[in-house]
Amino acid sequence: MSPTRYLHGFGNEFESEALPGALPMGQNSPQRCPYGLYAEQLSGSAFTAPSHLNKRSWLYRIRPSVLHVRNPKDIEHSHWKTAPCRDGEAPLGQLRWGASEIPDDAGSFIEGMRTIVTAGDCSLRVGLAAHLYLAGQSMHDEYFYNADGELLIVPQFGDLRIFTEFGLIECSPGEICVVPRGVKFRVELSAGPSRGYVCENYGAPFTLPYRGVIGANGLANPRDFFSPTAAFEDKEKPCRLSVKWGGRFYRCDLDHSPLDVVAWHGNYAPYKYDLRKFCPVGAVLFDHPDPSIFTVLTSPSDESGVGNVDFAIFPPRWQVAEHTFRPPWYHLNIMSEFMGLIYGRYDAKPSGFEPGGMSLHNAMLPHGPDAEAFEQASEADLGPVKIDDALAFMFESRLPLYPTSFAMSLGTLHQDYAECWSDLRRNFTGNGP
Ligand SMILES: O=C(O)Cc1cc(O)ccc1O
Ligand SMILES: [Fe+2]
Repeated sequence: MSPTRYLHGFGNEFESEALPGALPMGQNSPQRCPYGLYAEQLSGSAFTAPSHLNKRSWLYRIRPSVLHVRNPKDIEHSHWKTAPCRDGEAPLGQLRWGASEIPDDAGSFIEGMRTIVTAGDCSLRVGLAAHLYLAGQSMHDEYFYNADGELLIVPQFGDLRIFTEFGLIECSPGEICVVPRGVKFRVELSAGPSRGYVCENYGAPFTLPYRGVIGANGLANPRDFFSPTAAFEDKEKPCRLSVKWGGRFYRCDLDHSPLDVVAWHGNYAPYKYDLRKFCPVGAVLFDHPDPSIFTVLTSPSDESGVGNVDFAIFPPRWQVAEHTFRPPWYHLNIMSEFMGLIYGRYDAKPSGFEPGGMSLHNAMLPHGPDAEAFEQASEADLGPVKIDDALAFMFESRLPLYPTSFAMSLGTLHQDYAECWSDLRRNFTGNGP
């Protein structure tokens, strides 16, 4: 099998054709398209959006999408929730979950979606949902698209082959994939049962953060983002397309595959990124910097500089700060923090936070290193130390994140999470007044 080919760059004006000459030259909408294809525009922004925010692609396909989205019938998805959703009675406090097992009877990537938190309002195009996926079956003649938001997929266990209208993306733990709103796809599990996290972003599409004084290079570099090359299925057999729209699910029965795009061009396309290519900057003399220095992607909100959701990672890096408590400080944050661990150990929680697990530190709820991490870091020898082979991430939002009833009923919920701080002793050495 030849290696999957990709187009390199972030948000470029790409073009790709699976058959020679399939892409019309010099215009988008010729009277007759090559090979008898239909031309279709997929708009990810308003036609009138300023040019740096304008996103659309032209798809040249065997049938137009009006023949895919036909006679939609209501279907249920009992575990994929949409904001606003307040079905979970969460007590006030920090929450943490261990890793969930993938059940033996787990369904597809779509069926296996389990919403953990929601924020904002999908109809207002504000907020997000964070999901866990527990998948056991490949999607062969089943397809899906989401009108409610884009999907940032963060595999934690198992490899995914994501067949999209734009072509194939292969995505393994350590990598991420973003499927834009409205893009049809199916997911095969190439290494068996799979688990991971998904951020469903209802707001502005993810983009690279401004680097400010860091300059023109570093963090996630644009050339390390890969979009697929055109590939199509010419499949005339019963298929099923499910659609998520306005928090509800619909099913369309088709007699062909909707992944029938033979050529495409434009700047609105799925992409993948290997998080191990992230080029971190950090404290080179003293103190612990704000974690925003590790932002990979941001979905901006209307509030200047404040993310609807930021996707940040805690990548392998050298720690060299002098006379410094090196793990995260104790803090309360107006932003809300949902975290996951892809592999390794997280320095603020060396034991309790396990790969595949999750934590939720909501707006203005205090958190920070557990007692074990505090003791270690207060005594540690401050030579250069490498945090190696560890990869945690955070979905951080300006909005409060509401856990679902499913999340609150998970057997993996740590009932005693807050106990991780109870051994923080009074160390005060001063005298009373
Ligand atoms: O709470 C956390 O573990 C995430 C986090 C990490 C960090 O280095 C600084 C602030 C922060 O919220
Ligand atoms: Fe935090």
